[in-house]
Amino acid sequence: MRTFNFTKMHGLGNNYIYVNMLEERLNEEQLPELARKVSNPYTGIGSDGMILICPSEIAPVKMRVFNNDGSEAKNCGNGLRCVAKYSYENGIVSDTSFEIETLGGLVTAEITEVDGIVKQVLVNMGKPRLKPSELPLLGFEKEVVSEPVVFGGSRLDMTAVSMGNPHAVFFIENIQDAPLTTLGPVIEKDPMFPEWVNAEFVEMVSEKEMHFRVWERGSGVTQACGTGACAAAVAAVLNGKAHRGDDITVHLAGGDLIINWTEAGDVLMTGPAETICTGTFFVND
Ligand SMILES: N[C@@H](CCC[C@H](N)C(=O)O)C(=O)O
Repeated sequence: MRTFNFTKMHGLGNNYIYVNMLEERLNEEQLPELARKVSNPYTGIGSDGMILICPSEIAPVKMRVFNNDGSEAKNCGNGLRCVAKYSYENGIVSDTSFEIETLGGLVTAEITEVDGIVKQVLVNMGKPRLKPSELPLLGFEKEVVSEPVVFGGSRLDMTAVSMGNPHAVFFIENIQDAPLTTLGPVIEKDPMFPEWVNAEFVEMVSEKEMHFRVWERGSGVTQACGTGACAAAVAAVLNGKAHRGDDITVHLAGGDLIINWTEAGDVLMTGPAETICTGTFFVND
């Protein structure tokens, strides 16, 4: 029987099975199925998906992300903080600041450690991409900021942001009313998003604070989404609800992230990363 070693980690409750591809060999064609298998809470380990920590030719390490439905995503904010923690604590990197390659581009991570244990990670996520073609999003030519769109019979004002992966952000009055499980899956697979989309609902508390809930593409409701929190902060600035250069506290179901869309144009994300357990997975074919 085939086996491989894994580490389960989470960023604010957004949990993935991490596999060190510098030590393990997994068959490329079987990755989507493996992601579904490990994620299954009854017959697998249980997770929001699977993340591979891979060798890179352009950075010390590369991250590949699979959602729990087996689809591959180009970026994952909570995953990046966990990959940074794993890489530092397992000697893949020795500097406290280093680059990570993603399918959505290169990012820089800066870790804060205490006695060799990484507590916080600041990731420079790069510049948000706002052209509809960059999500991709059909039917719009220019950037989409508070455009009225009908989903499942409900009219919502949508702001579209790519952080390497696609996000549709909606501002609502009360986060308790976020139509996560009703409209989330409808928005996710609307034909205007040929590669589907992550849907985020946001209640502004002040210009520097927001509540946030997410329906993730390929995984459904999760406790947190780092790229989604970045997209929400960018959307708040684009809608005149927050300011460039300010730290914005994003309250997610699993805890807080600090996001700053700097004057220079990059989006900075700061938050924790935690290890849950390690183990050996038995692949039952
Ligand atoms: N949880 C992630 C995002 C994971 C990928 C996403 N579901 C997608 O398909 O784009 C995060 O923390 O950013």
